Amino acid sequence: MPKFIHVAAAVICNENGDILIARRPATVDQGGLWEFPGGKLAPYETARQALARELNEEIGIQVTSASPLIAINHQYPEYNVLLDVWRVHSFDGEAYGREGQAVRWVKPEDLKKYSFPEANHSILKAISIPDYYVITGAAENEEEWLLKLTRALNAGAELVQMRVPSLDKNEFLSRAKKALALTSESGAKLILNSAADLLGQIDADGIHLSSERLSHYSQRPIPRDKLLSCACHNLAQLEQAIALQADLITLSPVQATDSHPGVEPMGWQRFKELIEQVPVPVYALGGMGREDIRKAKGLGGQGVAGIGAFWQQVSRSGK
Ligand SMILES: Nc1nc2c([nH]c(=O)n2[C@@H]2O[C@H](COP(=O)(O)OP(=O)(O)OP(=O)(O)O)[C@@H](O)[C@H]2O)c(=O)[nH]1
Ligand SMILES: [Mg+2]
Repeated sequence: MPKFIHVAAAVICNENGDILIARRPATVDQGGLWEFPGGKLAPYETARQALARELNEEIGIQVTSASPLIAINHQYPEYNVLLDVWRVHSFDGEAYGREGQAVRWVKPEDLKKYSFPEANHSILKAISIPDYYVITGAAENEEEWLLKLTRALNAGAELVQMRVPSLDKNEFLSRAKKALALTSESGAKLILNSAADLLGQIDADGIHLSSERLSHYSQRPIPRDKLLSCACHNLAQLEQAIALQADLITLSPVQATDSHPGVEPMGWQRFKELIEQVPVPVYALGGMGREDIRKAKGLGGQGVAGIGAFWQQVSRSGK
């Protein structure tokens, strides 16, 4: 049996939104690579306790507020690691390399310039996406749909799933091009709810596979630098999404929702149990509002997804 280690690590943000990374000494395992500060749990310690101790020992700060970000199981040749990654929202003290290691505050978009251990791939993906995932909803026609999208972007949407099941492939592609112009201009990411091969015709940020489509693929259908979003409703689909190397997942229905009347919601407790071992950011979907973001994150989710508040009814005159 390979050795197993349980590690708590921290994504620490300062008031500018920069993130702290540290360089592992050349002489240790994974030496020379950058990492998120943290370390192994001592016996009888919870991950949260280990986080507080390690951050004090390694970078001299005292954590005052943190919530789980993602848990990653990863197999290295010599050992298996469970990385319990937390987001640290506030702390006391000034961070410095207390063990002599280099530390650096980095803009989230610059993290890709640094080399991290292999297991960190999912952490970097989780940091690059927001806590609210907007799914486009109903509109009378294309003009109104684009107006609603513009409003959602103006209201701060950063990740948008284009879902318009009524359009055929050509209509969808033509509208997606207009949507991409709008999302690119506002710095948001556009994910297309369509078959994966559409990315060959438009340079959107990723593809969302419905749970039905998800079952038809046996390997990841899009390149690694694009976002693969998957819809899941149960454990088997979560496993399938992980096998396809999904970058984000929507898990639904967490609460009762008007769009799927009569479908039994799983509830928050089941949501938590299902995502505990999922090494991919998971958004709660189904009856969600912005007020649920905190709850979802507190349970280890990435945030919430929905049509909801971002896709308000607007009249054609724009009022
Ligand atoms: N802290 C941290 N560990 C990581 C990251 N990514 C990653 O794969 N790991 C793995 O988790 C292990 C954590 O070990 P560590 O060296 O930080 O443990 P530690 O602070 O308790 O050090 P010690 O063994 O000297 O007491 C590393 O060997 C590495 O394999 C990361 O971003 N941060
Ligand atoms: Mg450490």
